[in-house]
Amino acid sequence: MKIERAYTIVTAPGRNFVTLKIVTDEGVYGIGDATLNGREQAVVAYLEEHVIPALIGRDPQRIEDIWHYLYRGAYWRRGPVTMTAIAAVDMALWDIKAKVAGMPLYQLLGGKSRERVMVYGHATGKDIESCLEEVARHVEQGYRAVRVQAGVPGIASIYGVAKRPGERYEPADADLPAEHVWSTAKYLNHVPKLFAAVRERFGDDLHVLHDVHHRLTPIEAARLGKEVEPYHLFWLEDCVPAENQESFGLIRQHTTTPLAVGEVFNSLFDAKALIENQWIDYIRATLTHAGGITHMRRLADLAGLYHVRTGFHGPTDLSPVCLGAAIHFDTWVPNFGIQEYMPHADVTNEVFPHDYRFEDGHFIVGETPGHGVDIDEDAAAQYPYRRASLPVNRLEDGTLWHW
Ligand SMILES: O=C(O)C(=O)C[C@H](O)[C@H](O)CO
Ligand SMILES: [Mg+2]
Repeated sequence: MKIERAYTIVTAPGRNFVTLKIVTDEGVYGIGDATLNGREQAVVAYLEEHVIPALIGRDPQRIEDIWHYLYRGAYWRRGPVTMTAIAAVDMALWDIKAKVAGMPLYQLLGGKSRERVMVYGHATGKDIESCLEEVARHVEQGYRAVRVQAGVPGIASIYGVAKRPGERYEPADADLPAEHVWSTAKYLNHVPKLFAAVRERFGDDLHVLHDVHHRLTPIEAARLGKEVEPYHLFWLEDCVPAENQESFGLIRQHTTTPLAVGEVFNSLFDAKALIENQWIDYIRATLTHAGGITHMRRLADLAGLYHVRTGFHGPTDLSPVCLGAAIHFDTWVPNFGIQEYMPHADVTNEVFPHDYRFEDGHFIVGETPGHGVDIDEDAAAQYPYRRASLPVNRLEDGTLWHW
């Protein structure tokens, strides 16, 4: 079997997505997600110019060899653009291998470790009261775990909070980056009140999560972790930027609130010290940005040795192709923690038909050979790409801050 053709499909049903399709001389094809939010065309250029020409004629069954060819062969290892391109190839090749084997992907990985995959949904509101209403709506829909993000008095626009009630939150909402204003003091004073209200209304059983989105310093994160300890969060996510992995060592000394990090990671080496020192509890890297199934399998195995569980990133800016492959991975991986789930728009789901289904707060994996997600190329062609950028943050005095 040989790779005969490969090409990228850029489409914007609701938002931008990049898909790689690899076609073999035997007619079997596989698809992989190559979406890097706000930098989509960089990955397209990388694939078209440097990866696709080198794939033609290769045996698609040699996934491991192709992974190392692309990783070592680039010389410039790692980085989000390179690793997203490699991930798309890897996901498409696993799709092909599973189709050839006539098996759903999870079977090829080693079979089911669980019957269903627990997810967390997103509840957002401009204030505590409207946020609690959204939590209630999720509970009614069967969610066992909910991420809770509310507006903060005195901060006009904040990460994770939709513009209008019930609306989908989309941060990449402008041609060029929108500028937001951030106040750590106002945020830190408000968040413990939010979780006190959540526990007061919903009791102890609901799993609650929170995403700080990289905004604090280690000692501020330590304070927040301590102050929310009575509310038993499932996790506190991305409480500091993680380029400096040792920051988590400091936070860890101060709080028993579980810590999650990794959605911007693209390599096992971004997380190595975090895992080996047991500074974190959940690793959030995901297939599309961290080298695909081949690399994430290594990362998950390393994490398992240190009691760290998976909590894959699953925002709407990863396509249903990534989500579908992630559900197979989650169904298999022994040290599974939870899967993030932001439902895609109906138009997105029409372009990407899939066999996974959401039921009672969980995903149920499909049984179609492969990863179970396809792309309708005619439908995709109706939604042309439009540049969309993520925002930037400034402190109240104008200093550029982390978004
Ligand atoms: O889903 C999350 O936890 C996020 O933090 C979402 C990110 O802001 C988003 O993927 C950026 O593109
Ligand atoms: Mg996040």
